[in-house]
Amino acid sequence: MPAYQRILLKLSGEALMGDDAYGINRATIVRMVREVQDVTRLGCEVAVVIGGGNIFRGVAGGSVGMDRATADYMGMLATVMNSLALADTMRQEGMTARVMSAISIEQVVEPYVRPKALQYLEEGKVVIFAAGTGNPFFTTDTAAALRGAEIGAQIVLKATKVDGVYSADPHKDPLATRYSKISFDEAIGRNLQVMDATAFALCRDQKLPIKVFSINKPGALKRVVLGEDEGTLVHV
Ligand SMILES: Nc1ncnc2c1ncn2[C@@H]1O[C@H](COP(=O)(O)OP(=O)(O)O)[C@@H](O)[C@H]1O
Ligand SMILES: O=c1ccn([C@@H]2O[C@H](COP(=O)(O)OP(=O)(O)O)[C@@H](O)[C@H]2O)c(=O)[nH]1
Repeated sequence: MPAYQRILLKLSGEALMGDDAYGINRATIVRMVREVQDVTRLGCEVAVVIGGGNIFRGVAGGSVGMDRATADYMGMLATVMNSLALADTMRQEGMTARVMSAISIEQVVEPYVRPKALQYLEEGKVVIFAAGTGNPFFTTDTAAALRGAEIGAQIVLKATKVDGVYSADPHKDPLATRYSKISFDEAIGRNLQVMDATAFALCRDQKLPIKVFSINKPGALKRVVLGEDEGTLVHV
């Protein structure tokens, strides 16, 4: 029995690179999709927000000195590409996914319409929210918090490069220790950078818990959905 009936899964764009320098690594995206399929088989409704760092990193050199908002729109378009790749990989694996974009590019993907997204979820389809929030100066983590609240997800699952929230950035501080759970107030107060403060604040206000766990650990997503001890819970 899944511990959650409906989840919002935030997938790191950068994780899609696998060991490549940028772009989408085939084996990595297939592995991620199969992990999502495992939780849909438990009867859990899944909505996904994916980042764009893997593609944006490849063009970031060209964005130096660029207007911030313009660079952010490029980042949002990168998330659209990742969303299309993810949906197509899901199709190949026998799942049904729908991509909905926060910016209008109708010939490519349908626009985000909340009731339609809810309908897809009820039908057991995976909904992939593309283009973040549709606004510059935001992140896909904030898009995950926003869409998670909108669709009434019971939890936001942040699948990322680290296996939880640490007392400091574990990539920089070898002495950092991992929390098994931490309150929003503490995470924000300690300025922990694993998620941006806007995303934390939105989830705190909506009383929407977040679980941070490793995208690279096989079976971790399923363990999280089954309510097992995995990653870090950020709670009210
Ligand atoms: N206190 C912390 N606990 C865990 N990770 C942290 C912390 N502070 C900074 N980080 C960094 O945050 C990264 C995850 O956030 P982010 O770069 O937004 O990833 P994503 O690509 O999943 O959106 C981790 O790889 C880690 O290096
Ligand atoms: O609502 C949003 C979501 C994303 N972005 C842009 O899209 C990029 C890619 O998203 P993100 O960095 O969150 O992806 P990830 O770190 O997961 O790869 C961001 O850097 C922003 O430039 C944005 O402007 N508004």
